[in-house]
Formats: sequence, structure tokens, C-alpha cells
Amino acid sequence: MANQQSQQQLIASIQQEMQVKPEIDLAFEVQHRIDFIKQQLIQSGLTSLVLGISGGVDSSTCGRLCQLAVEQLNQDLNQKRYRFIAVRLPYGVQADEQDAQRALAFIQPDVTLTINIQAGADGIHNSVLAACNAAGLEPQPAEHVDFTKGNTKARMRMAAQFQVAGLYRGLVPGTDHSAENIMGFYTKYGDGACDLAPLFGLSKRQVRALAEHLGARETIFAKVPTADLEDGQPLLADEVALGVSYDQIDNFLEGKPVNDDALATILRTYQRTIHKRVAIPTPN
Ligand SMILES: Nc1ncnc2c1ncn2[C@@H]1O[C@H](COP(=O)(O)OP(=O)(O)OC[C@H]2O[C@@H]([n+]3cccc(C(=O)O)c3)[C@H](O)[C@@H]2O)[C@@H](O)[C@H]1O
Ligand SMILES: Nc1ncnc2c1ncn2[C@@H]1O[C@H](COP(=O)(O)OP(=O)(O)OP(=O)(O)O)[C@@H](O)[C@H]1O
Ligand SMILES: [Mg+2]
Repeated sequence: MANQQSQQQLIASIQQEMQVKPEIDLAFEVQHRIDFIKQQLIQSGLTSLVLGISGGVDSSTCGRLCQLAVEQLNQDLNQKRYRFIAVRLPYGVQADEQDAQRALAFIQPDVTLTINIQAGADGIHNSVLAACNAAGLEPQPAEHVDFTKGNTKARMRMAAQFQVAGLYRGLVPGTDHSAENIMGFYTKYGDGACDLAPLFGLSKRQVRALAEHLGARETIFAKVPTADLEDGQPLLADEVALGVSYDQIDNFLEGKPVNDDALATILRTYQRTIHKRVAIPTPN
């Protein structure tokens, strides 16, 4: 009984932290998030937004919101002061490149850059392995090596976006929403590193609904989510990696019924990833 009560309290506190509304007004959410982006840009004194566009629904939605934000700012000022820089960041040739091109066509960014992260990611990855080997550290299983290399790819994308932002007086938005945030399903200081997170407070299905409302085609708003980080498992679906469906995660966030297995996975994963959501620990 006491256990049940403490689990209910834990669920309620996570739901409160994630800030997802059970129902949303799409037009309101779109303008609210555009206003947030505009305000962050004005407050920073910077003039660009720089975001990686993968072809997935999260960056498509966030990218379109960014483009609309700079257009509104420029219109208000009656001059072209602000711009959105979309960045394609393939590792070599991306298997779903066509989706990325469709995303760019939907976003209509002011500027598009393509930066191949393969040389950078391979370079640091191979140097790390060589140094560990030279020091006599024990070799790790191939799958584990590939998994950690995947996080290096995400951090290489982060480095590229922040360098563009540094060069062109920009902010780097992140695409993390509450369904990823609750699961800590992002690379710490990789795609988790950003200056603002315009999609926070939305479940995955709400992000899809925003994309559809913004005029995205079904190929974009219904695309199967993938981090696509591992060499050995290209286009691995998030839901396979997570061991739970976004439908169940969204139900949890929106206060709707969730099955017992999904609930256990969500609570366990939330607790395992607390370190990603808190401030960096420091001694007192
Ligand atoms: N308890 C603890 N307290 C403080 N720090 C702790 C910690 N446990 C790990 N850490 C630190 O965190 C590191 C592990 O975190 P991290 O490097 O993020 O690695 P990790 O969480 O193990 O992996 C990232 C996961 O996010 C997924 N991902 C990444 C990027 C994008 C997307 C996407 O949806 O597109 C998904 C990826 O597929 C993978 O499943 C450890 O190496 C350690 O430095
Ligand atoms: N190949 C890539 N090119 C450019 N940016 C990328 C690439 N892969 C990942 N990113 C960046 O990292 C972010 C995190 O990836 P994530 O997979 O969570 O989002 P997504 O691909 O936009 O949507 P989904 O989660 O539905 O696949 C992306 O939103 C994007 O900003
Ligand atoms: Mg993706």
C-alpha cells in the first residue's frame, strides 16, 4: 500500500517535471513556441539559429518553427537581420537522405550547409581506440564499441553546429521533447547540448501533430523515429532501442493508461538517466 502510494507520487512528480498537457491547441502551441524562439534570440543579441536537419520529424518541426521565427522577426523589423541556418550532418552517405531533402523542402531555410561528419567522427574514434590499446586497457565487445562510437557521432554533430553558431553569431536550438527527455534518449553533451529547447513539454505524438499542422507531408510527420547512430544497426528504430513504444511513453506523459511492462520500463529508464537532466554535481 505504502509502495503503491510512493509509486503514484513518483509518477505524478515525473509528469509534472515533463510539463505535457493531455490536450493541446495546435495553433496556440505553434505561435507560443515561435514567440519563445524569437524572445531567446532577441535576449541573446545574436542573429542566427543553427540546427541539424536529419529528415526526422523532430528536427523538421523544430527547423520550421525556427524559420518562421526569423521570418516574423525580420518582418517586424522590416529588414533581413535574422536568419536560420539548416545543417545537414551526414556520416558519409545517409541511408534516408531523401527524407532529409524532403525536410529541407518543407522547412525552406534561409541557408543550408552540408557538413560530412565522417572524417571527424572516425578520426577521434580511431585515436581513442589506439590510445586505449597502447595503454593496455582491455578491449571492449564490438557492439559496445560501435554504441559508444554512435555517441561520438552525435557529439561531432554538436561540435559542428556550435562552430557554425560561433562563426555566424548564432544560437543552437535542440530538438529534445518530453518523450525523449523522460527516457534520457539523447547523447549527453551531444544532441542533448543546446541553447534552447523549443519542443520541450510536448509528447512525440504532439510533435507529429505540430508538424502536420505546419503543413508537413505524411512522409515527415509519420516517419519512424531513428537515432541512426550505430554502424552495425543502420536506421535502428528508437522504439526497438528503447524497449517501449512512443504511444506508451506519450500515454504516460499525457496521464493516459499505460500497460504494466511499459510503466516499469519508463520508471526504470527515467531513474537511470536522472544524471542527464540535473545540474552538474559540485562539492558543497
Ligand atoms: N549515474 C551517473 N551519474 C553521472 N553521470 C553518468 C551516470 N551514468 C552515466 N553517466 C555519464 O553519462 C555517459 C553516458 O551517457 P551518454 O553518453 O549519453 O550515453 P548513453 O545514455 O549510454 O547512450 C545514449 C542513448 O541515447 C540514444 N540517442 C543518442 C543520440 C540521439 C538519439 C536520437 O533519438 O536521435 C538517441 C542512443 O541511441 C543511446 O541509446 C557516461 O559515459 C557517463 O559519462
Ligand atoms: N544525419 C543528421 N543530420 C543532421 N542533423 C542530425 C542528423 N542526425 C541527428 N541530427 C540532429 O540530432 C537531433 C536528434 O536526433 P533525433 O533522431 O532525436 O531527431 P530527429 O531525427 O529529428 O527525429 P526522430 O527522433 O523522429 O528521428 C536531430 O533532431 C538533429 O538536429
Ligand atoms: Mg532521427
